[in-house]
Amino acid sequence: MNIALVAHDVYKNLLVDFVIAYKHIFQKHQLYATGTTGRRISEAAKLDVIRLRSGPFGGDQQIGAMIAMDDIDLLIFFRDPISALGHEPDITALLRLCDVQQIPLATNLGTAEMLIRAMENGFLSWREEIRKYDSPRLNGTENI
Ligand SMILES: O=C(CO)COP(=O)(O)O
Repeated sequence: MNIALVAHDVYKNLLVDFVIAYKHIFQKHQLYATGTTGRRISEAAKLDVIRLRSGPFGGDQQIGAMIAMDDIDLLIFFRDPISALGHEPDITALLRLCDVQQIPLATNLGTAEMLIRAMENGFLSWREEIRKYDSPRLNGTENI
C-alpha cells in the first residue's frame, strides 16, 4: 500500500511515536510524507520515506495530486485543529480529495490506530480491487 503521512507541528512528535510503535507494519509499505514530517519520521524511525514539499510550500497539494490519480491508499494527517494556518485552502482541498476518491483518512490517533490495524489484517485489500476499475489511469478519465 502507498501510505501518506502528514502532521502539523503540534502533532509531529505524536506521529513519529505512532510510526515507531507500528514500524513493523509501516516498513512493509511505501511511505510518502510532506517535507518536515518525512524528515522527522525517517530520522527517528529509520524508515524510507519519499519526501514531498513542505506543506506550506505545496506538499499537501502534491499528496492531493497523488490521491486524485489514485496513487495513495491511506492518508494519516494529524492536523492542527486549533490554529489557523496560511495554507488552509491546501489542507481543505487535500481532505476533500480523500472523500472524492474514497481514500481512508485518519486525522487523529484513535482512527489512525484502527486503520493501521485494519490494513494489517487485510481490511483495505478492497483498495487493490477498486484501483482496477476506478483508477483515473485505467478508466480513461485521466486526461479529463
Ligand atoms: O503543513 C503541513 C501539512 O499541511 C505539513 O508540512 P511539513 O511536514 O513540511 O511540516
